[in-house]
Amino acid sequence: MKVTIVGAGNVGASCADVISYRGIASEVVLLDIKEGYAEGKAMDLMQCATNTGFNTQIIGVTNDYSKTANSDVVVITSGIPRKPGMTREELIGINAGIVKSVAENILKFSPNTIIVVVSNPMDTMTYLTLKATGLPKNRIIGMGGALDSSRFRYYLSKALEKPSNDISAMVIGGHGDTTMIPLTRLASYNGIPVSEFLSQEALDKVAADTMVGGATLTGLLGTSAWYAPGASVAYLVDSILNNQHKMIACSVLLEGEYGQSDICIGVPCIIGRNGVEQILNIELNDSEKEKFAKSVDAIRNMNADLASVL
Ligand SMILES: NC(=O)C1=CN([C@@H]2O[C@H](COP(=O)(O)OP(=O)(O)OC[C@H]3O[C@@H](n4cnc5c(N)ncnc54)[C@H](O)[C@@H]3O)[C@@H](O)[C@H]2O)C=CC1
Ligand SMILES: O=C([O-])CC(=O)C(=O)O
Repeated sequence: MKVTIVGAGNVGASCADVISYRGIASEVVLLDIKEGYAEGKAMDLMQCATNTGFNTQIIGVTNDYSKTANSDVVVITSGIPRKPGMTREELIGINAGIVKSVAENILKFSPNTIIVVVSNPMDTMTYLTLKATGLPKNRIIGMGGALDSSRFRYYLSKALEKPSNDISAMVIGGHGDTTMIPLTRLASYNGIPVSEFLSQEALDKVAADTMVGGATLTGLLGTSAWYAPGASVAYLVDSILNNQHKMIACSVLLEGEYGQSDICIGVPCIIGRNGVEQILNIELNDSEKEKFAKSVDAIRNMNADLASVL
């Protein structure tokens, strides 16, 4: 199985690291526009092989899309990250042009691929990729919910003082500081609702911390995070390539689900070898519905800014 990652920066390289270490794909191509950069990252990663014991072949190329031919999955991590104090939405001006040209180049060599969009603002970049390529909706998947849900579980684990792997929880909605919807009502500690153990005040704090999880890390690191984002992309790619049918919150095109159409936003999906195999149209309560509608409005406003690139 072959995976191409366009953008060999922090997130792209971290994703290649997890994919190879866990043997998710036999071949990984890292492509970057910066001369020699992807080659260097690939060489550094390949020199881990004997000590961590993986067999994946990783190669790096500078803007040579012919080397990406026949990729089963292509991950788009090219573009600029935010700096402290910025929102993801502020990246649209630069990233929209990059994502559109990358998606077009990918398809010249991998017409049957599944595209995982990571670059921010991710929901709008996913919508752009869908519109620019005209690919069927099952083959364009925005990654945000896997990461946001893992942060949600992390903050719940801290509040509960229990391991995050014992916690089940999901974030839907947009991948933005104000558009995420941590589904606190449905979160559980080994099947027991977390509200049995945490006060409403504690749960509200967990939700608030989750929503600004990316901004918190950006403030600490000076640029946005990469380890958990890279691992989250690898988790999604694993479910695609190995047909795992995992339920993962992904940004996908809605056509009537949740009462919405013509928008890509995070909802629970079944992810397998065909990409998005099913969208789970779960029943939200009134408060969640209201948050979802606000999230949709914010993303629609952002999508309207794509007029100049589409
Ligand atoms: N959806 C999500 O959950 C997450 C999204 N992100 C987003 O992912 C993107 C990448 O973040 P980082 O890896 O931290 O940034 P980075 O700056 O470390 O890496 C980006 C790479 O893209 C390359 N690049 C730029 N234009 C290109 C082009 N036209 N073709 C090929 N490569 C190109 C750059 O040379 C650079 O190496 C950002 O937009 C960031 O906001 C980051 C974390 C999580
Ligand atoms: O915070 C950012 O800008 C990067 C990102 O999407 C995340 O880490 O969730």
